[in-house]
Amino acid sequence: MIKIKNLYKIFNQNKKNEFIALQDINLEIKKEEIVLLKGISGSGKSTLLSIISSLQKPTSGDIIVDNEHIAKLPDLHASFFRNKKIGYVFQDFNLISSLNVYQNVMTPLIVQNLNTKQIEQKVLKALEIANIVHKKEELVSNLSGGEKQRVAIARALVCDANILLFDEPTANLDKDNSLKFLEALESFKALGKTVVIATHDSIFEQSRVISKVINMQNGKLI
Ligand SMILES: Nc1ncnc2c1ncn2[C@@H]1O[C@H](COP(=O)(O)OP(=O)(O)OP(=O)(O)O)[C@@H](O)[C@H]1O
Repeated sequence: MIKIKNLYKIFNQNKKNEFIALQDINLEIKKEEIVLLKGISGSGKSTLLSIISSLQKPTSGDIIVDNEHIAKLPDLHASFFRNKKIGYVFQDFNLISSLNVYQNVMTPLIVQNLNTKQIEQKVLKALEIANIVHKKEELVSNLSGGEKQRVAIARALVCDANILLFDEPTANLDKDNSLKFLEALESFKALGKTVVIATHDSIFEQSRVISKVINMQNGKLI
């Protein structure tokens, strides 16, 4: 469960260029819900996702993920929390193009104390779920946009995180690959994942698995 209470994010606070990106956000996302976070560009969706993932800290307010208060976690604890709980798929996928698919997917496992066999089992399982196992030895730079997204999904799944966050997952995809992403959502549902998708793509209206739509405007929920 993700609980957000009176959350604010103010950039450049008390400076001339102060900007309130998130304002008094109160929100609850239950376990296994698949939630759309909608709003035009600049409404604060990415900022909210990055705070949920503990990549950024809020200016004030509380955020509780599975009973853990993460707003003020020191950086090292925040990265352990992220590794264990959160799978984050960035809009531009953030893959390392000089590495192959397998190597990219195994990167989150490096900090875990696992042997080669355990790593292989986890990577292959994630590649299979994301439907990209057939490209495991290919360099990421040779993949199509849809394939890169599937690698990013596999990397998000490899630590078995229960919460998956997607930032504009269809922004770099054509129609066919966007529809394939809707199918992938059904498999996340079957796996019991909690999913938050920041988007302004109307294609998600076709999905049967969305349990809630949250609308944002100018940093506020509407
Ligand atoms: N580090 C920062 N410093 C100052 N302002 C920032 C910073 N990061 C984000 N902002 C501002 O906060 C607002 C919200 O940005 P955010 O990226 O969360 O929007 P978004 O809804 O995800 O937009 P998009 O759909 O274009 O990704 C924007 O006006 C942005 O310029």
